[in-house]
Amino acid sequence: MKFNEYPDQDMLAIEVANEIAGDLKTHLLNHDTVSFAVAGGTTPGLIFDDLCAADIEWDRVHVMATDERWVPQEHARSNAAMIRARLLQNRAAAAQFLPFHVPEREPEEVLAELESRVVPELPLSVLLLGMGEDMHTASLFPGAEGLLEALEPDAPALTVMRPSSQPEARVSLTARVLDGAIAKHLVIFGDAKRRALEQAMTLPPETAPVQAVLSEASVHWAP
Ligand SMILES: O=C1O[C@H](COP(=O)(O)O)[C@@H](O)[C@H](O)[C@H]1O
Repeated sequence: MKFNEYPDQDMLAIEVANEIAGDLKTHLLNHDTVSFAVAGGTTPGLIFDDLCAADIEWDRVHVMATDERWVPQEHARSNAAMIRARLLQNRAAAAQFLPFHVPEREPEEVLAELESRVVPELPLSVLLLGMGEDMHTASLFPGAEGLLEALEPDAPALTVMRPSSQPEARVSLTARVLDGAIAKHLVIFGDAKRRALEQAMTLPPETAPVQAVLSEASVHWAP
């Protein structure tokens, strides 16, 4: 794991957007398409604002969320809504997006269908992860039912999580899919998350799920 520290969030966003644009372009030199999995939540928005203007062949980029909250795409908590509003803009509007939420269905009912769309995109070419102060990443939450299975090396690519701390069900890429990404970035803001990450490195993945996906990752931190 390589730790990169920036003076502020804007500087971090510029640098990480540049790095990711480089990762995507490099992959496209030798492949027809590139798979790009991105965190939801609040952290990646600033990076997306810069990245969406990058001069990349976006029509060859396949974007998916690392995880989705099981709410309609027009809902304020939808990760897809944030990704559409902040990343799939400008030049990046040409990218292909794989949404996870299916209206009026339970996640378990459509999991196999969703997974069949994710598997051809593996291994992920580029991954941008976030992390909560509780050391969850994607929707791999400490203590959630099904977490241990989602951390297994032979787990399916996608899983349903129903963390008791969260107001909705989730679908999430599993640890082996996240950890298997070719280029991997974790972005965290603020002292509390920095401390949480330091603590995570001393804990088992079932307590600190982020720990399971950080091999050879670049971690980017700003206050
Ligand atoms: O619920 C989620 O949380 C994490 C962290 O979110 P943030 O708002 O603290 O950046 C996020 O990475 C994940 O995709 C999201 O579903």
